[in-house]
Amino acid sequence: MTDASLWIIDDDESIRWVLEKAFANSRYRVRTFSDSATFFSELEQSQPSVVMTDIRMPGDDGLAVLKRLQENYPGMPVVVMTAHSDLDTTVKAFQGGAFEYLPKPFDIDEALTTVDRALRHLIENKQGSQPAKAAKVPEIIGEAPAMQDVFRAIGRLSSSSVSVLLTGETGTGKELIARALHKHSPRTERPFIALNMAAIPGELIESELFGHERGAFTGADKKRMGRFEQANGGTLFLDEIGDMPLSVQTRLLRVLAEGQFYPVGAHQPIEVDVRVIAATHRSLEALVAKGQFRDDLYHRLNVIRLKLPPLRERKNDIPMLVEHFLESAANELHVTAKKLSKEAMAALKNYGWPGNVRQLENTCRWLTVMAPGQRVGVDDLPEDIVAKDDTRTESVAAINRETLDSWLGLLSDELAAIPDDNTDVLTQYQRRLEQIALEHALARFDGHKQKAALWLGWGRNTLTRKRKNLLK
Ligand SMILES: Nc1ncnc2c1ncn2[C@@H]1O[C@H](COP(=O)(O)OP(=O)(O)OP(=O)(O)O)[C@@H](O)[C@H]1O
Repeated sequence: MTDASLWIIDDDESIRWVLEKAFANSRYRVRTFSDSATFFSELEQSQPSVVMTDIRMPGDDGLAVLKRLQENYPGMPVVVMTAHSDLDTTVKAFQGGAFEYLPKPFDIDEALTTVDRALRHLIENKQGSQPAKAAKVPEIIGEAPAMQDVFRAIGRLSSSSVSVLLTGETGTGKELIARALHKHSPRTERPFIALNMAAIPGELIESELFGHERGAFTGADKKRMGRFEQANGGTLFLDEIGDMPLSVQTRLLRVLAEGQFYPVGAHQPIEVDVRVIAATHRSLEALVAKGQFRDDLYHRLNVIRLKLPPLRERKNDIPMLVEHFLESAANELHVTAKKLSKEAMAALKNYGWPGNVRQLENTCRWLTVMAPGQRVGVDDLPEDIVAKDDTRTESVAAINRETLDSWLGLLSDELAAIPDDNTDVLTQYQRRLEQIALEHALARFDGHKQKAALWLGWGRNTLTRKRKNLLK
């Protein structure tokens, strides 16, 4: 979609300025308005794809804008921005039909992804009225073995409706894979609905998922259909499932078991047939151990588990991804795609990509707009990517340290959750550690036991014995 437009209403000039800058190298044509009156008069001439509005403004406030848009342009997604503490306004904004609520101060990436989601939602809704065949999953790139495993799994699962749990760091493509699973499933003609638990205030998740009756709680002045019902016959993608409040987990479990639920305040159950695909970047096992995630729900969701590797573990995919993203950014902007010099490509491969594929995609957009020539050299790359030569190794080391720290952090969280009366902690962990190391070593050396034993620091007999004990 090359002609997406975003209109922003905010009386605060600095916010308008920041947002204009933030969206400058995105796919959106941005217009800003300091009040709703000018916005509405322009709206008679042409309509934007997505609207972002502040709540507190002189004249018509954001909620009034929302109401008027809902009445006159019901499909237009509206992102409402307001101060975080204002729960009341949040509830009202959602009930008024806001697509999303962006608590101020928000970071720019959050604003970008929210507007992207709003646009996607718009496209999906449009597709809802046409045959859903048009649902487009962008090309998924990945030659790394771990990605090939994921592709194979999509193929294998294509005739089934089992639950899938996608794990992986932020930006590794979990939503993309969820869409692909849906597209290649018998449900492809039915809706795909995505919901991010981390993006919705906890109090609103229940009504968002299950809907509510009119008058179900203060402020519920309209009946509202939940995402479960919207996804009926299709797929519901629950992103950041680890952030789902326990009370909602209980309800979700019941829907999965019984295939029906009661909207908030309703007396009649609604029957649904929904495939759930969940995603998380946190360790659900650790959350279960800490009592923050229901064990039974975990097992229900964890039927098939697909792990998306971080980009730094599949560096050889970087050139293909770069070419793909430079190409699509160029198409969006109607310019010729740029090419990277060998050195620039090497620098990109050398970088740790904490934001994974999403960060690489944004970098390619940035380069398309900002790099002066057709051929992008090392000097044209954003500064944080090209650490100067002497610090580059340091930055890679820092990333490894970060991964190790976060791994040790998770381990220590997990340990903290083990009750005092346990007497066998080390044995259990040692066993698991050895299991993982052994599986890894055998895979690494294609099952060659001598090499695996040497690498692990075990004798061959020890390896054979451990293999018998640990891997059966
Ligand atoms: N293998 C891939 N090939 C092409 N594009 C990809 C690939 N993986 C991710 N992307 C792109 O990167 C961006 C981020 O992917 P996505 O939103 O699916 O990540 P995510 O893991 O769901 O992130 P988060 O955990 O932050 O929600 C998207 O624009 C997606 O299209």
